[in-house]
Amino acid sequence: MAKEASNGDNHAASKPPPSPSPLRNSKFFQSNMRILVTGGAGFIGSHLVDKLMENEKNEVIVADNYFTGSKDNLRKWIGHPRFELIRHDVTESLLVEVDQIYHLACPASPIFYKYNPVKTIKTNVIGTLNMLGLAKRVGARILLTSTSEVYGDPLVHPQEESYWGNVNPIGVRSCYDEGKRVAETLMFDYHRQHGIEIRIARIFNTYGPRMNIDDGRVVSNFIAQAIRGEPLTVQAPGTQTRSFCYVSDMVDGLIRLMEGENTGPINIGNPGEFTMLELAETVKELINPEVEISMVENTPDDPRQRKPNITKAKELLGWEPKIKLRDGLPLMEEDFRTRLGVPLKK
Ligand SMILES: NC(=O)c1ccc[n+]([C@@H]2O[C@H](COP(=O)([O-])OP(=O)(O)OC[C@H]3O[C@@H](n4cnc5c(N)ncnc54)[C@H](O)[C@@H]3O)[C@@H](O)[C@H]2O)c1
Ligand SMILES: O=c1ccn([C@@H]2O[C@H](COP(=O)(O)OP(=O)(O)O[C@H]3OC[C@@H](O)[C@H](O)[C@H]3O)[C@@H](O)[C@H]2O)c(=O)[nH]1
Repeated sequence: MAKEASNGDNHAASKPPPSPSPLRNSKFFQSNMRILVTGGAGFIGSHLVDKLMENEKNEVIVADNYFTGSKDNLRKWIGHPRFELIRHDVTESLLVEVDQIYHLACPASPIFYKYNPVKTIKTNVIGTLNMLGLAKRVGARILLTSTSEVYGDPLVHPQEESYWGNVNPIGVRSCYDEGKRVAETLMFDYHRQHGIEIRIARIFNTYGPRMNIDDGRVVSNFIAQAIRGEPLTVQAPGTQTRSFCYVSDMVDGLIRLMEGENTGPINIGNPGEFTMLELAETVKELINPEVEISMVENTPDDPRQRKPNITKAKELLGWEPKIKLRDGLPLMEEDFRTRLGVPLKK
C-alpha cells in the first residue's frame, strides 16, 4: 500500500478550503456557459444576444467590426456584468475562452456584401478559418450562419439540404454565396480532421425590427418606402419568389440547432413563398394603401425562386416557424415608424 505522503504539497492540498471560498463571487463560478457571438451587433445577431442573455447562466461576448451593425442594437446590454462587447474584425485572429461560438459576422444585404467584395470573401473565408482555429484551441462548439444563397439560382424547388446548388462562381454575388460555400467546406474539414463540434444553419430570408432602414433588402426597403409614402421599388420581373422568416423564429431555430446533436446543414426558414409583387401588394395593403408600386431594373444573378424544405428542421430540431408574414410585417412597421419618427395616423 502506498505510504501516505507528508510533504509540503500534500499538506497544502489537505488544508480545508477557505469558507466561503473567495471564488464563490467570481463570475466564472456563477456562469456555466460562455458564448461568443460574432456579428452580434447586427440584425439577427442582436436578437440572438437578447435571447441568450435571458438565461442567467450565459455569459455573452460580442465581436463585431460595426460594418453593418451598430452598438445601438446592443444598448440595453452594455455595462451588464454578463455581457462584453469587443470591436473586432474576424479577418484577424481572436483568443477568448468560450464554450460556444455563434459565427454570424458577414454583411448580409446584397448592397453591402457587393460594396467591397474582396472584403466579403475574406470575411467568409479567413473569418471562418479564424473562428474555427479558436474553436479548436479552446474546444468550443461552433455554429455557422450559412445561407440559402448556397443554392444559387436553384433548379430544384423547394430546396432541400441535399441539393448542391446552381451558383455562378465568377458573378457579382459570388463573394457572398461562394464565400459561404467555402465557409461550409472549412467547417466540415475541421470537423473531420480535428473533431471540432460544428453546426451549420442555412438561413432563408429573415426580416424583423432592427434591420437597417437603408439596408437595401426587400422587406426593409418596402416598409421604409411605404411609411415615407414613396413608390415601392419592385425589381423586374417581380415574379421572383422568396420565403420570409420572422427574426424571433430564426433565433429559436439557431439556438435549437446549437443545443442539439446534429451538425447540419439544416435549412432554417419559413416555407411561405411570395413573389416580390405579392410582397409589395401586401405591404401596400397593410401599411399604406395610397402608395404606388413601381417596376425598376434588377441586378445580375438574382435567384428566381426560393423556398426552404424544412423537413429536417422539423424532424431533427422539433422546429417550425410560428409567425406568418402578415403578422410579422406590422411588428416591423412599428419599429421602423419609431426610428423614422413617423407615427401611425389614428
Ligand atoms: N438576414 C438574412 O436574411 C440572412 C439570410 C441568410 C444568411 N444570413 C446570415 O446571417 C448572418 C447575420 O445576418 P444579418 O441579417 O444579421 O446581417 P447584418 O449585416 O445585420 O449583420 C452582420 C454583422 O456582422 C458584422 N460584420 C460584418 N463583417 C464583419 C467582420 N469582418 N468582422 C466582424 N464583424 C463583421 C456587421 O457589422 C454586422 O453587425 C450573416 O452571416 C448572414 O450571412 C442572413
Ligand atoms: O427594393 C427592392 C429590393 C429587392 N428586391 C427583390 O427582392 C428579392 C430579395 O432581395 P433581397 O435583397 O432582400 O435579398 P436576397 O434574397 O437577394 O438575398 C438575401 O437572401 C439570402 C441571404 O443570405 C442574404 O443575406 C439576403 O440578403 C430579390 O428578388 C430582389 O430583386 C426588390 O424587388 N426591391
